[in-house]
Amino acid sequence: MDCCIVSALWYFVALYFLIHFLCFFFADADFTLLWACLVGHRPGNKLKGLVVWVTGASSGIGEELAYQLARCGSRLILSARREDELKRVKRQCLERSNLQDDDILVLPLDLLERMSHEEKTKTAVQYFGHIDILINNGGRSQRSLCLETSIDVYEALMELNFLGTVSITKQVLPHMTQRGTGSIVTVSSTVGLIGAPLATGYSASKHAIQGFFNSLRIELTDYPKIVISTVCPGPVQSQIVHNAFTEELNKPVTSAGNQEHKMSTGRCVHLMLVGIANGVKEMWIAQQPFLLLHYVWQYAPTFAWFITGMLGRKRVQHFKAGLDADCAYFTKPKTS
Ligand SMILES: NC(=O)c1ccc[n+]([C@@H]2O[C@H](COP(=O)([O-])OP(=O)(O)OC[C@H]3O[C@@H](n4cnc5c(N)ncnc54)[C@H](O)[C@@H]3O)[C@@H](O)[C@H]2O)c1
Repeated sequence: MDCCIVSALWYFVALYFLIHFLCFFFADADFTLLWACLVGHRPGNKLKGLVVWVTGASSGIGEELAYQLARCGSRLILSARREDELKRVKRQCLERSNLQDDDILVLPLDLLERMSHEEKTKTAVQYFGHIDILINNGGRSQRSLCLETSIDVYEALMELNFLGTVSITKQVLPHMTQRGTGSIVTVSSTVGLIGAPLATGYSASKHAIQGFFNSLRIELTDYPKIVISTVCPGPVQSQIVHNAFTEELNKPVTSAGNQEHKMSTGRCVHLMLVGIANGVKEMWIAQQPFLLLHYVWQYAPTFAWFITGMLGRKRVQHFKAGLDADCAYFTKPKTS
């Protein structure tokens, strides 16, 4: 009898570790976010009727955010520079949801034109009366070696990804503190937590974002109903590589390379919305091996340097050879 109980216990312990092992290696989000997926609030229940302002809504993650939020029944403010693209996204939102025309405000905005941000925020607040959630999503990446990159590119990355985001946040935040409620969600990146070659300036701008919002969150402890969240996605299918900065300000990327190995935009945005619906403060959203790298970087930095050194070297070599650098980790790289 005793033997049976011991065997059963061993069986459950083994099962417990097996489940954890599988979760760890096949998961595409951190444990808190996965837990929220399992037992937390559904985005459709929590976000219905809320006013959500999405920057960078004309493509990629921002566009998909617009579609999934529309399906949740959120009222939307869609911002990016190109009005025609925003109108296209609005039309798609209306087709895919029960929202009415006046539930979606198209509000063209350039994150670099900081002088316009006060006026844009006033327009948004006047239209809906308030803003429940600001999603700071607009931004650009980088594909260039530090030694070859003009300092102007570094300035542009900080102006857009960091100062543009801070500027909008500083306009919206007083409305939230006045109401005592709201969420500010900012799309950072895996490279906001760890380094990556070919993205020294981009990674620095996302590290700056992490530092800013991690500090702001603590400053706002007197406002327990204001949630500050950062999202750290690994590679996701979007226009990000196509739109990336290179070594010179106006030099385009020659080839965006293969996107197939990246996480689908739909999955990334679904996980983001679960995190937002459950007030998750930091979301790690990435396929393996990137998710694993997040953990290793936190718990064993020396080992993390060893792995990133190996992978990064390969990436730089492929880039220098004119191959698809982003594919370097996964498949035989194709000529770009
Ligand atoms: N796709 C990825 O692999 C990935 C990974 C981690 C983080 N991110 C982050 O996700 C966010 C969205 O990027 P994406 O992958 O959807 O790329 P994307 O290029 O498809 O979308 C970027 C959006 O930002 C907008 N934008 C760019 N410059 C702007 C400006 N000056 N003013 C206003 N809007 C501007 C673009 O118009 C577009 O709507 C970015 O902050 C990016 O850094 C992306």
